[in-house]
Amino acid sequence: MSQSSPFFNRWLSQLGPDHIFAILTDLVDAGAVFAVDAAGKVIFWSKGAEKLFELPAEKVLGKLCAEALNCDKGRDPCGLAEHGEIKAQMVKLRRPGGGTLTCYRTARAFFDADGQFAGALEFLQPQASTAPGPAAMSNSESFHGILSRDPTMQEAIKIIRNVAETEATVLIRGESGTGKELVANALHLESARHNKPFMAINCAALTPSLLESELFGHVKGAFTGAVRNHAGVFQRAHEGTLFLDEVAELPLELQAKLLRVLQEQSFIPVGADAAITVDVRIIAATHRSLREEVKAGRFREDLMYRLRVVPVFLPPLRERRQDVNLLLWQCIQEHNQHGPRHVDSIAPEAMRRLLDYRWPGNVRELKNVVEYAFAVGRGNEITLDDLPPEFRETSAPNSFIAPVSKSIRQGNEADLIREALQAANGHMETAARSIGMSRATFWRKRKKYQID
Ligand SMILES: Nc1ncnc2c1ncn2[C@@H]1O[C@H](COP(=O)(O)OP(=O)(O)OP(=O)(O)O)[C@@H](O)[C@H]1O
Repeated sequence: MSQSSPFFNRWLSQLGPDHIFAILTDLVDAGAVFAVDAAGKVIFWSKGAEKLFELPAEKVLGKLCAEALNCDKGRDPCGLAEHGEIKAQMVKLRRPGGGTLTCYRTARAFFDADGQFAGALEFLQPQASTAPGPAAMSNSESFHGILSRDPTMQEAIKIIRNVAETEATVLIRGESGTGKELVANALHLESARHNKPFMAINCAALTPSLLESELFGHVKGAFTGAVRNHAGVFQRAHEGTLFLDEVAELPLELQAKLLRVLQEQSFIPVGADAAITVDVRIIAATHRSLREEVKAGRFREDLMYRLRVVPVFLPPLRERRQDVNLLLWQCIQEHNQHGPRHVDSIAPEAMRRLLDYRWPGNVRELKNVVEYAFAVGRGNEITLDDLPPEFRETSAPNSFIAPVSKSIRQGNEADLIREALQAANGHMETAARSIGMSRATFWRKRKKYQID
């Protein structure tokens, strides 16, 4: 919600909202701002729009938006009335003087008291300015390589910055590929231990005996094959940071040993008879809820409290769609810099699929998809054909967030919203996403059908 002082309304009425609106849109010089009425006819056309489209207002005002803008594939209906909100959608527009213009489209629809489409405000930004160079992104939006515009991620980054200076144990929770290791590394780099070792170990990747030996080390002759002394990650991370990934998978007997290190800063390597003292900061991560693991008897409660002194949550990529665009362009720029192919646009249909995808493998999967597109495709545009098969199949209900069907009748739609809310335990954002609606549309429809 925007903030304003109590004088804002008085100021607005003195100067006139139309005057303020025109000034405001002129300030967004690099992009086009325009408004359409309930019939889709253009009723406002900013100076930026005149410049960008090389079209004076008198040639556009009163015309249907799709006709005035010469949208590709005749985007009709453009989906705005249905979704209520469109964020950073890539569109190609044909300029009247020739040539195409790739823009990012951000739009918000308005609805009357009966829920009928009452017009919309749109902002079109030329592609070049939305796909900033790596330097621009690293300054403003990257924190030790973590890129995000999402408020929950920003909150996580804020916590990391604040706790980095302390010795507090941090527990990062997030699905696979959401950047848990990246965040752990950022914490280490921000801490006073930054010039000491950062060691990482995945507790789910090894058998219990190998894991014990990797964590705590072993002495020569401790078991068959132990031909020499081996220092574990705890010893190698001395004075630095140890990242324990998938800590919920740690076998119970090793949980006891870990607890001892956390309490006493010492442990006994496998087969040894003397304890080694270390100074290690622990950062742990899990994709599971440790509370649930404790309830199920698989995880020690005392260890959970030791580990989750500062909990940090990383949301999955499907819940931070604005990051998809940001991360895609970051990856594309990396490939542009290091390979022979140069990509400067993503075809609208490909972009739509990328934004609609559920990303079960999160950022790791997104990086792989860009790598695939660079390897398979040709030319300077990523098209639908350059994406892996799961993006090209239309019948992949589990991979895509279902778009709202136009044929949903009023009664069914109310049921759909009710069920989605129930399944999401009343969480609006999750419920809206699960049926492919924006939060605004979901809220409006919920009000319309009077669903509590
Ligand atoms: N916000 C982000 N910005 C840039 N790159 C990211 C971001 N999040 C993740 N990545 C990249 O995605 C890949 C996976 O990240 P990472 O290994 O940190 O995830 P993870 O949650 O630890 O996964 P897992 O639990 O499977 O080990 C890495 O290449 C990482 O650099």
